[in-house]
Parts: sequence; structure tokens; C-alpha cells
Amino acid sequence: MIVFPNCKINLGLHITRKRPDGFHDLETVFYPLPVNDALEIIAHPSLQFASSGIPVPGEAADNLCIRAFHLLQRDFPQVQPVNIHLHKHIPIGAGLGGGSADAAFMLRLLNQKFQLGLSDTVLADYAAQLGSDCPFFIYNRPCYATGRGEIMDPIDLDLSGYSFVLVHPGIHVNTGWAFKQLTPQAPAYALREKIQSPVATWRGLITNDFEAPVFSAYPVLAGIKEQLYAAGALYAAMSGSGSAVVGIFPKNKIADILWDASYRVFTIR
Ligand SMILES: C[C@](O)(CO)[C@H](O)COP(=O)(O)OP(=O)(O)OC[C@H]1O[C@@H](n2ccc(N)nc2=O)[C@H](O)[C@@H]1O
Ligand SMILES: Nc1ncnc2c1ncn2[C@@H]1O[C@H](COP(=O)(O)OP(=O)(O)OP(=O)(O)O)[C@@H](O)[C@H]1O
Repeated sequence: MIVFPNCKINLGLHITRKRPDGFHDLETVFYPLPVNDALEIIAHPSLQFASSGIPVPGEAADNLCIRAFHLLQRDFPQVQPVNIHLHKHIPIGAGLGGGSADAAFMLRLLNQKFQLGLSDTVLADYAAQLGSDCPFFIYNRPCYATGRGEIMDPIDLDLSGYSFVLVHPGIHVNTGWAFKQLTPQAPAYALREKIQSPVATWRGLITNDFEAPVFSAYPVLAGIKEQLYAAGALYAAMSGSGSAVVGIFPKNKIADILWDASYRVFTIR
């Protein structure tokens, strides 16, 4: 069985409170986009893991795919060993939720393969144990999220009439570090309502609290955002804790931009 975990972007992101458990309460809008990894499982006498594409830092045992496997196997003995192959294409440490997507898709694959019959709500509870962004990928549709990012409320937001450019300059932003740079505060506006206004009005309106500290540490990111606007973006912002910056353009109206050759650039027309 093979699936293609996709990435997400955050449209607006407000960090509202530091919690006693060390996490932060936030509000954001998650939107799925088709930049994909590939994740395959095949029945095998022992649990195996291999990856290709972008190298994933850390030990295989710590890969979120393996952690997702153990999480379900602990509670469901009918989950048998599998050979896992991950082809990594979504940039890592980019604010695109790639690792979280792999974990959530792994839970869904195992649910299907071993006929566990788990509902999305139950799968999302397991996903939340693997990462704050993970539950979103169980639903994988536009959502307004609160709590530490795991409380999901699907919203009507259809951006299929736009084109997207995602730019990743190769900077790996550590999510924990990024949260430590922030002073939580009450949002200045109601994101859930403002996101329903036309994309052309979002500039200066829909904001990501991580931009100030992350742009200050990596000024090149502010320059990428400016370049996206110069190329005709209706809206541009950093996704999550960075470092990917996304531009939303009128359909197929993207001026040519000469990006640095070391950047990874994804265009979704
Ligand atoms: C920045 C976002 O991508 C926005 O969608 C997410 O909030 C990050 O979610 P994630 O990568 O799944 O993060 P996790 O793996 O759960 O947490 C990584 C680290 O980020 C910090 N963290 C994460 C989420 C959150 N709501 N508050 C936090 O303070 C914690 O220090 C945590 O140890
Ligand atoms: N399948 C995986 N894909 C990517 N990273 C993984 C995976 N499994 C474990 N990791 C670990 O998670 C770290 C990346 O997490 P990080 O949260 O920074 O990035 P991400 O999940 O790609 O996206 P985001 O920045 O949106 O959270 C890597 O350094 C790696 O050690």
C-alpha cells in the first residue's frame, strides 16, 4: 500500500498563551497543499524502515513513521510488522508539517491495512501524541485550529482559484526554539472571520507571530516575502515557524523570479 503525505501551510498564526505543560496555545488556519512525500508499507516478517530523497536527521527508530507504528501496535496486537519505505520530498524544518504528515498517514495506512476500524476522531487522538501538527493531517482539509494546534474545526476555504509558490531557502528552523522567541499575546483580530475576506485583502491583515523573531534571525526570509509580492503575489507569509515562505497568486499569473540556485521552489498552478 502506498500513500502520498502532503504538506500544509498556516494562514495566520497567533500564539496566545504559554501553558503549564510547556506547550503554547495558538490559533491558526491550516490549509493542505500538494507537495508530497511517498510512504509505502508491505507486510514483512520484521519491522523495517528505509528512506530515500531528502535525508531525515536522526535515528530510524525516532522517525515519526516508526513512532506511529509502535503507538498503534501497543494498543492493537493485530498490527503486524511491515517494511516501510519513505521517500522524503517535503523540506524538513520548513513549517510545512512534513514529518507530521508522514506520522498521520502512517496511522491511516495501518488502520486500513489491519482493519482496525478507528474513526478519524480516534486517529486524531493518537496523532496528537506524535506532534501538535499531526491531527490536522488526519482530516487534511482546511481547518481553524486551536489548543496547541490539535483542536480542529473544519472551515469553508477554497483557494483552488489561486496559484501558489513555496520557497524554502534551506534554513532549518527548530520549532521549539521559535516558540521560545515569542511573547504570547491575545490576538488583535478574529482570524477565523478575517480569513473569509478576499485573499487580495489579506496583506497586512492575516499575520504570523513567528515572522518577527524568525525574520530577525534570518533576514533573507523577509527578502523572499518581498520578492513574492514583487512577482505579483496577492498575499505572502511565512508558514508556521518557518522557514518556508508562501506566495498566493492570481491563477497562473506568476512573474518569473530568479531564485538563488540553492533554494527549493515549488509552484502549484
Ligand atoms: C508551528 C506549527 O507548525 C504551527 O502549525 C506547530 O505549532 C508546530 O507543531 P509541531 O511541529 O507538530 O510541534 P511539536 O512536535 O508538537 O512540538 C515541537 C516543540 O514546539 C513547541 N510547541 C509546539 C506546539 C505548540 N502548540 N506549542 C509549543 O510550545 C514545544 O517546545 C515542542 O517541544
Ligand atoms: N518522517 C519525518 N520527516 C521529517 N522529519 C522527521 C521525520 N521523522 C522524524 N523527524 C524529525 O523531525 C525533525 C523535523 O521536525 P520539524 O518539526 O522541524 O519539521 P517538519 O515536521 O518537517 O515540519 P514543521 O517545521 O512544519 O514542523 C527532523 O529534524 C527529524 O529529526
